[in-house]
Amino acid sequence: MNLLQARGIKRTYGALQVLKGIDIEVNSGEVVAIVGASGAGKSTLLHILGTLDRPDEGEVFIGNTKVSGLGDKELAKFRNEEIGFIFQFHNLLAEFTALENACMPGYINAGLNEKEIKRRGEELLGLLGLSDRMNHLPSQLSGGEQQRVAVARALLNKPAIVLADEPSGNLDSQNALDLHQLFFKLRDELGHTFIIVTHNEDLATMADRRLVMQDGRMLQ
Ligand SMILES: Nc1ncnc2c1ncn2[C@@H]1O[C@H](COP(=O)(O)OP(=O)(O)OP(=O)(O)O)[C@@H](O)[C@H]1O
Repeated sequence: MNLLQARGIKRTYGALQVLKGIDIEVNSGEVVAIVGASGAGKSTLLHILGTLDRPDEGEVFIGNTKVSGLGDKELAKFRNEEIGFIFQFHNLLAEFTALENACMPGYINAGLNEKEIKRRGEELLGLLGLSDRMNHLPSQLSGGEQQRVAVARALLNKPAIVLADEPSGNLDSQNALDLHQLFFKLRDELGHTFIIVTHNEDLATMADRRLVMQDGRMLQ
């Protein structure tokens, strides 16, 4: 089933045309990797797909929603509930525990009560191998553990799609491999859909599809 569809995406910064007409379709349950040289426009595209930025031209559909048709308030709600983000730097809040960090998106989701939020947070952290780290602060966790908390946070609202920008860019090779395997486990066990921008060729090779961007265009 077609979950995300973007057509004719163009984005210019000043005189620089960063995206020159991108088309992309992602099916539900797919893990898609986007690779390409630095400056090719990968992060810019991911931000547009994630509704963090608007294209100059083109349309993005997620599920049945045309995201350009949403106003700012509706868009913020849609983004919180339907899109999970994982970045290179996890941005966990230092004064909150792993569980509290993982639960954070739940507290701005009107459809969830406190008990359900906590239940989901504990379940996800358990699935990610962090059962015995739930009450630790980020500073008491390893880099790989911190990134897994960020993954739990991204999944808390059961988003339709998870977008990751260099998720393992800050991890050593073993932690990177563990994280990559987790993405596939989350797809297999929970049915999640991922679009992952990466320079890691091992991850790109493991993905269902490896899309290559070059100079603002998708090569295949
Ligand atoms: N907000 C902005 N204002 C001006 N230029 C920008 C902005 N964001 C990105 N760019 C430029 O757009 C181009 C593409 O950037 P982008 O971050 O999308 O590339 P990338 O393929 O993700 O690169 P990398 O692999 O290094 O992260 C670069 O030349 C960058 O300098």
